[in-house]
Amino acid sequence: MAAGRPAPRKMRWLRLGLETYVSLPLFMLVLLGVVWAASFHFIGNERVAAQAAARESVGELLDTYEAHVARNLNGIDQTLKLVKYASERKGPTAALPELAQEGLLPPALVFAVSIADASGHIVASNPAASEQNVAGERYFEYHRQRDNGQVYVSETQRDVTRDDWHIHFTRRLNGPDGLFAGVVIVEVAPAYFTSGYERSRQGDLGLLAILGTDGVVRAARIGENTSWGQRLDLAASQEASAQPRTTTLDNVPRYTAMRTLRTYGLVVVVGLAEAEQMAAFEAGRLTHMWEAGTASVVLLILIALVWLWSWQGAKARRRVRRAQETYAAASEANLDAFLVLRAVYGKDKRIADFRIVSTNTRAELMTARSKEEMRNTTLLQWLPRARDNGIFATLCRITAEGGVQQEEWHNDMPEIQAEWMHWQVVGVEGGVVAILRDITESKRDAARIFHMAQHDALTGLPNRNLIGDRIEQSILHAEREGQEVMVAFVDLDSFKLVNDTLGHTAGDELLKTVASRMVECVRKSDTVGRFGGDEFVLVLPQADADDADRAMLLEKVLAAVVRPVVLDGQEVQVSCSIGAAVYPRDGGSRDTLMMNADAAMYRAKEMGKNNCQFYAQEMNAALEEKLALMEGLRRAVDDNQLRLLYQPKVDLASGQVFGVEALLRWQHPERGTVRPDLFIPLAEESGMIVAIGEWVLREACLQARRWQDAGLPPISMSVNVSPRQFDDPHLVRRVAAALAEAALDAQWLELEVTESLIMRDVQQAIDKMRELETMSIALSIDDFGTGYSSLAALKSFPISRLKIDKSFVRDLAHSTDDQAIARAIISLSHQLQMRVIAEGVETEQQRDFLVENGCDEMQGYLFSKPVPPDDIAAMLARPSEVAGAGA
Ligand SMILES: Nc1nc2c(ncn2[C@@H]2O[C@H](COP(=O)(O)O[C@H]3[C@@H](O)[C@H](n4cnc5c(=O)[nH]c(N)nc54)O[C@@H]3COP(=O)(O)O)[C@@H](O)[C@H]2O)c(=O)[nH]1
Repeated sequence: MAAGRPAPRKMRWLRLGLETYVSLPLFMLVLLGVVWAASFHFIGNERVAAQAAARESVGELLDTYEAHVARNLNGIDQTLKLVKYASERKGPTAALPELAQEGLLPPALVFAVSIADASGHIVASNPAASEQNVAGERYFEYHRQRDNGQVYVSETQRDVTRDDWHIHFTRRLNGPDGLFAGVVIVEVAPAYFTSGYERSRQGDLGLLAILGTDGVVRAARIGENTSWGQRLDLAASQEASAQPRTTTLDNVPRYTAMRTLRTYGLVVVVGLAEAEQMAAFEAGRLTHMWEAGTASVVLLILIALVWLWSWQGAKARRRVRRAQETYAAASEANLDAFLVLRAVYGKDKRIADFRIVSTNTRAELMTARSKEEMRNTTLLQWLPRARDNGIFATLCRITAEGGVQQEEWHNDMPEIQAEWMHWQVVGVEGGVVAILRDITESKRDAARIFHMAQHDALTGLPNRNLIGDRIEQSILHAEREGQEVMVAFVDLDSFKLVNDTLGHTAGDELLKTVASRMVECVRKSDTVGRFGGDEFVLVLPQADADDADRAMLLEKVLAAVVRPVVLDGQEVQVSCSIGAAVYPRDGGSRDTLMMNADAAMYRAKEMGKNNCQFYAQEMNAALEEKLALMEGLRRAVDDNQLRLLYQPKVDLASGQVFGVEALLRWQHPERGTVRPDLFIPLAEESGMIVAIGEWVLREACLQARRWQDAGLPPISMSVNVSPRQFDDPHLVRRVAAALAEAALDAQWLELEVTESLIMRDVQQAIDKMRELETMSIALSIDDFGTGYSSLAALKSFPISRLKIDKSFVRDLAHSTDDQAIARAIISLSHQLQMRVIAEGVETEQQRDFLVENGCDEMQGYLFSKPVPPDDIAAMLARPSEVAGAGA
C-alpha cells in the first residue's frame, strides 16, 4: 500500500459512508435518538416537578390539618376544663345543668360530656345517658393514680351503653381535699377529626389521620372511609418522607407527613396518594411518549422512505455506472460503430445540431477520424449532407419522441466509408445513440445470392424462375397497354451429341456461345433465359409486331445459333428448333404460353429441326399423343405388350448367319405395332428404359437358350443398350442375372452401345466395359461415324466390333463421301484389331462395295428384315445359312 493512501478497506467504508442510502438513514436514526433523549429528559424534569409539588401539597395539607386538629382539641380541652371547674365548685350533678343553662356546653350532637365520681359511676351526662360505671376504663385508672393536669386521650373505643365508637378525652376531678374525685369525660366521634377531608384536595385516596404517640390510629380517613384502631409505624413515617410509601392502612403509596401535638400526645398524619398526585404528570408523560412514539414512527417511515429512495438512487447510479462500463467495453469490442450524440438546442428551442459525445474504435475505422476529432465536432459539421438526406430529421424525431429506429441505408455521405449501412438510432436522455454497421459485403452477398437464385450460373441468363416472372410481368404490362408478348422456346438440336462426344466442358462452352448470340439478336428490354439443359426461352414484349416480324426475328436467332463454333480446336455446328406462342392469341397465362411454345418447338423438331414454328391449336394434339404413349408404355411391360424381333447378321466372306440383333417392338392393344424410334426416346426420357432394357436382356438371353435347347447351332445375340441403361450402376449385375437365368454362356451375348454414349465420359465407359469384358461379354459400337470418337479413346475400349451407321451405307453406291467414310471405318477397325459390320445394307451394290473394301459383316433388308424367333430358328435349321460360332 502506498504511504498516505487510505487502505482499500477504509476507502470502501468511506465510500459506503458517503453513499446517501447509508448516511441519510444514519442521520435520521441519530435524530430519532435525540428526540427520545429530549423526551426522557423532559419527562424526568416533569416528574421531579410533580414530585416536588406533591411534597409541597403534603406539607401544606399537614399545616392545615394540624391547625384544624389543634383547634378541635383545644375546644375539647376547653370543655373539659370548664366542666372540671364547674364540677369542683358546684358538685358534679349541678355542674352540667348549670353549664348547659349558661350555654357553655358544646352541642350534644358533637360531644357527649359526662362526669364520673371517684367510684367510676357516671353521675351526670349531657346528653343524658343510661347508668354506667367507668372504673374499669384505662383513663379512669390513669387519673385516679396521678394528678398531673394532663388530658388523657383514649383509643377509639366502643361505648358500653351506646353502640358507638368514640375517643374519650378525660381530665381528673379533685375533691376539696385535693384527692381524686372522679373524671370529666368528653366523648368525640372519630370522624370529627377527619371531617376536614376535601376530595378536591386530597382526592379519592388522600389520608388524614390522627393517632396517639403509641402509634394507634384514633381516626383515619381515606376517601369516604373512616377507620381507627390500626397501628402505624411512626418511626418509618418520619423517615424518608420525601418518597412515597405505603402504610398498614392499605397498600397505596403516598407522600405522607406527620406532626406531633405534644400537649395531647397525639400525632397528625396526612398523605396524598402518589398515583393521584402524579396523575397529571403521568398523563403528560403518556402524551409525551405518544408524541415521541408518533414522531419516531414518522421518522422511521421517513428513514425507510429516505433509505429506499437513496438505495434506489444508489442502485440506479450503480446500474448507470455498470451500464456505462458495459457500454464502453461492449462498444469497444463491437464490430458496429457507436456514436453517442447529444442534442444542441438553438435560441428557438429547437435542435440545431448534435454534439458527438463519444465514439468507439470501430467508428474511427469507419470514418477515418480519431475519437478526439469526432468529439470536437458536431454532426452537421462532420456530415453536412445529413441535414438534407433525412438523417438529421430522424435524429431530431427520435430525440423528441424516444424509441428506436433502424433501417438499411445506401450511403451518400463520403465521410463514412461504407456503401451500405445498417443504422439503428436509440433515443436516450438528451440525445441519441447511433449504431452503424457496414453491411456492404452482406448486401453484395445478398445481391449475389438473389442474382444466383434468379440466374443461370453457366450463362448468366435469367433462369426458369425469373423467366416465369418476366413472362408474367410482360403479360401484365401488355394487358394494360393492349400489346402482345411472344414467348419462344429454343431447343438446340444436336447439343446432346456434342455434349456426349466432346464432353461437358465443350458442351458448356457451346451453351455460353449460343446464349450470347441469342442475346445479341434481341433488344435489351427483351429476355433471353436458360430454361434448363439446352433449352432457352425468349420473352419479347411487342408493341406492334406481326407474325412476319416475329418470324424474321426468329430466323435471325436460327441463323445466329447455326453459325459454327470452335470447341477444343474442332469446328462444331448445332442448329436449334424454335416454337413460339403469342399473348393473348395463344394463351393468357404464363403456363399456357410456355406449354404452347413448347408444343410448337416439338413441331419444329418434327419438321426436321433448324426451323421455327408458331403455335397452332392442333399441336397440342401431338403433345397429348406423346403423353398418351408414355402412359401406355408404363403398362406395356406388365401387360406383356413387348416382344422382340431378331435381325440376322451375315458374314460377308461366307454369306452365313453368325448372329442376330434383338430389336424391340411394342404390340399396342389399339395402335398395333409401335416402332422403337417412337417409344424408345420416351422410355429414355421417362427412365422406363431401365426396366424395359432389363426385360429385353432377359428375353434375348432366354431366346438364345431356347434356340440352343432346340438343337440349333449357337449364334451371337446382340442387345442394344441405351445411355440410361449404360449409366445404371446395376447394369453388370443385371446382365449376369439374365445370363444366369437363361443358363447362357456369356460368349453368345454382345452388347451394342452407340458411339455418342461411350464418348460422353470415356473413362467411365472404359471402366464399365472392362467389367463386362471380364465376364467374356462382347461389346460393339453402334452407329459408328455419327459421333466424335477420338482414336486414342477408341484404342482404350475393349471393343470387338464397329458398326458402320446405315446413313453412310444408304448412298454408298453414289456418294463418294460415304464411300470414303465407309473405307476409313473399315480400315480403322482392322487396324484396331476389330471386326466391322455395316448396317442397313439393302442392295447388291452396297454389299459388293463392302465386300470389295474388306468389310467383314453386314446386316440389312438385303438379307433379312427383323423377324420373329421362329423365322430365325427356321433360318438356323438350314445348315448352309449358318456361319458357325463367333464367325
Ligand atoms: N436401347 C434399345 N434400342 C433399341 C432396341 N430395339 C431397337 N432399338 C433401337 O431403336 C432404333 C430403331 O430400331 P428399329 O426400328 O428396330 O430399326 C432397326 C432395324 O429395323 C433397322 N434396319 C435394319 N436393316 C435395315 C435396312 O436395310 N434398311 C433400313 N432402312 N433399316 C434397317 O435399323 C435399326 C437397327 O439399328 P441399329 O440398332 O443401329 O442396328 C434403333 O436405333 C435401334 O437401335 C432395344 O431393345 N433397346
